[in-house]
Amino acid sequence: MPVTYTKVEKITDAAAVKLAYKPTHPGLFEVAYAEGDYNSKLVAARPYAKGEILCKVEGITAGPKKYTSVQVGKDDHIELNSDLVFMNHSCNPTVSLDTDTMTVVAVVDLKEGDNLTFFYPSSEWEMDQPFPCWCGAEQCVKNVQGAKFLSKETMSRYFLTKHIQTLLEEREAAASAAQV
Ligand SMILES: C[S@@+](CC[C@H](N)C(=O)[O-])C[C@H]1O[C@@H](n2cnc3c(N)ncnc32)[C@H](O)[C@@H]1O
Repeated sequence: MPVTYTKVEKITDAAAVKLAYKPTHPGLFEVAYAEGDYNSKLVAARPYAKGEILCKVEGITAGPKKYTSVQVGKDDHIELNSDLVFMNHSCNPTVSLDTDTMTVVAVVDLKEGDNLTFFYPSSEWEMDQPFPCWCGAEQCVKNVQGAKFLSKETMSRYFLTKHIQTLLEEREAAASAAQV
């Protein structure tokens, strides 16, 4: 599906933004705009079963590491160029963003209106713009900075992209070598 998308940078009038809003994936998910910095979110526009693919990730472009980018390799980052950029992080996520298959997959059963969130360190090694997490999950990591800053035990609870698995393995190997 071709994606037509214009990112709204700062929202000072959510009602006006909603009036002008054209979803990039109508019928699948949509942005719930909220005023203020980074307060908006992406919500399901229909139910999904656990394991179901919400969409293929299309229309991406390569770019520098930014708060909107997604890491797809050790040194490679992309922009999503769609409403998917509004997916927030959660330590108890509802979807995975699989950059190996370029799909968004439900990791729990979802109802219409449910918040679509993924675990940012599943793709990000060292984030450009770390933040204190508001997700409130029981096992919240509190500071979302990237996989580099989390233990392998914490990371083992989540879906991980191949580049993050590799980077974690390299970190463990380096730590073992340093102990010898
Ligand atoms: C790509 S944006 C996601 C959409 C963002 N909520 C917005 O309204 O533009 C990523 C930014 O959203 C915020 N964010 C996402 N998930 C968060 C969370 N669980 N806790 C706190 N801030 C979060 C952070 O500021 C992060 O840098």
